[in-house]
Amino acid sequence: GCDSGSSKTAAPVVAKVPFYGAHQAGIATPAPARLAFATYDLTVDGSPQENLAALRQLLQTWTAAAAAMADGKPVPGDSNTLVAPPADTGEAYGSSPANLTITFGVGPSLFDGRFGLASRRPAALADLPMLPPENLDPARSGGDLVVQACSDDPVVAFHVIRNLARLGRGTVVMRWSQLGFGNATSNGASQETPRNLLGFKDGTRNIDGSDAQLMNQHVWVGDETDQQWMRGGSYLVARRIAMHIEAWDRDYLADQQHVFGRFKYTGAPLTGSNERDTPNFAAKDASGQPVIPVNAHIRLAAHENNGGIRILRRGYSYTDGIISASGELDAGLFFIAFQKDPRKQFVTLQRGLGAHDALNEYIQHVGSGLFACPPAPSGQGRYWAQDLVG
Ligand SMILES: C=CC1=C(C)c2cc3[nH]c(cc4nc(cc5[nH]c(cc1n2)c(C)c5CCC(=O)O)C(CCC(=O)O)=C4C)c(C)c3C=C
Ligand SMILES: [Fe+2]
Repeated sequence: GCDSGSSKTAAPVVAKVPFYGAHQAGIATPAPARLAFATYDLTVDGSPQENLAALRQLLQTWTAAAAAMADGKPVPGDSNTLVAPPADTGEAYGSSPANLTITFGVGPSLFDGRFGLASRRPAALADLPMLPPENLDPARSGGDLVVQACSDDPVVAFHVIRNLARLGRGTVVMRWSQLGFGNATSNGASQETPRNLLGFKDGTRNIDGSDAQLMNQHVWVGDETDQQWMRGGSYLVARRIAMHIEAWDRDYLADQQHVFGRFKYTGAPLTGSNERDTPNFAAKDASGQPVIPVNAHIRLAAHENNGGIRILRRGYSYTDGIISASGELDAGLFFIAFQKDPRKQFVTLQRGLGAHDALNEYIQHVGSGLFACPPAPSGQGRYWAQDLVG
């Protein structure tokens, strides 16, 4: 992102995040306030050679459009005529990209027989195993392709997933989509930790995307991969996690704090007084009980208690009206995490959380996706996943 810098200079802020480079934007880059996320399925039904050619064509078209949008320009290729629809749908004309990032990935289903790519599937892109107590809706899960668009302007973010769907007509259909929102203050100069819809600071002990050493250790795929087209990429796990907001809102403050192992207002661990204090998992209270309960979310999720495992979390809050059967709010966390190997990282953490987390009384995983996000195209003329399909 780009900061306004000195308050004395009146130059307008053009908040652009570079599209080309070593890694895709939208992983290590600061998270803007809005998310538009969509997965797409290919609809091609030719031979593997024909289908692969159609996929290659789609990725070339999509990459050119995404690079333009990230640069604050409309979808290219307008014929400038009154007797055809404009190339761009128009709702983001004249808007700043507002830190727009567009992150692309491919799902396990792309490596079935349709494209002849079965031998190019990385071992880490294995379908996620069942992770009880999940209750996944197939209509909110999976997809051949994914696009994560993040921007501080919700119109700009939605504009991306809409225009990519439109450019892909005849080749792809949108499978499911998700809008998300976060605190407007978390990406600006103040860098406040955002809060989730349960009212707790969320991200305190997250991996800092600007810490290259931690990113290389936990997030970016390195030489260890069995598929070189993924070197410099990362694996995205998405989970739509519904929250039972009404039950939570009736729960006593002390219990809410025990569920996470943190104080609600300051975000400090129950063994500390400042948000960034390191939790002391060994500390006991006067009656000999652990101060951070054995089933507290941060105890179960902490790298200290998981053999050093860490993930980069980049989730957004969501709300979609009410659940008609119960009259409860349909709201929660659209959890997104990036990592080197989901089998070792997300799956290991979620197995432990699914079995023991005190938070399970108030949440349910209802949607899921796993995607391999390759490195970014290195420059103009290169396109997404070129080393896979090119
Ligand atoms: C499998 C990974 C995780 C899922 C799923 C998950 C769901 C989930 N988390 C919160 C709220 C908080 N999580 C916090 C910390 C935290 N969570 C995970 C992993 C998953 N969370 C990790 C690895 C960590 C860091 C643990 C540590 O090292 O201490 C926190 C505390 C603040 C922070 O560090 O970010 C909160 C709050 C919700 C509401 C939720 C599902 C709806
Ligand atoms: Fe968490």
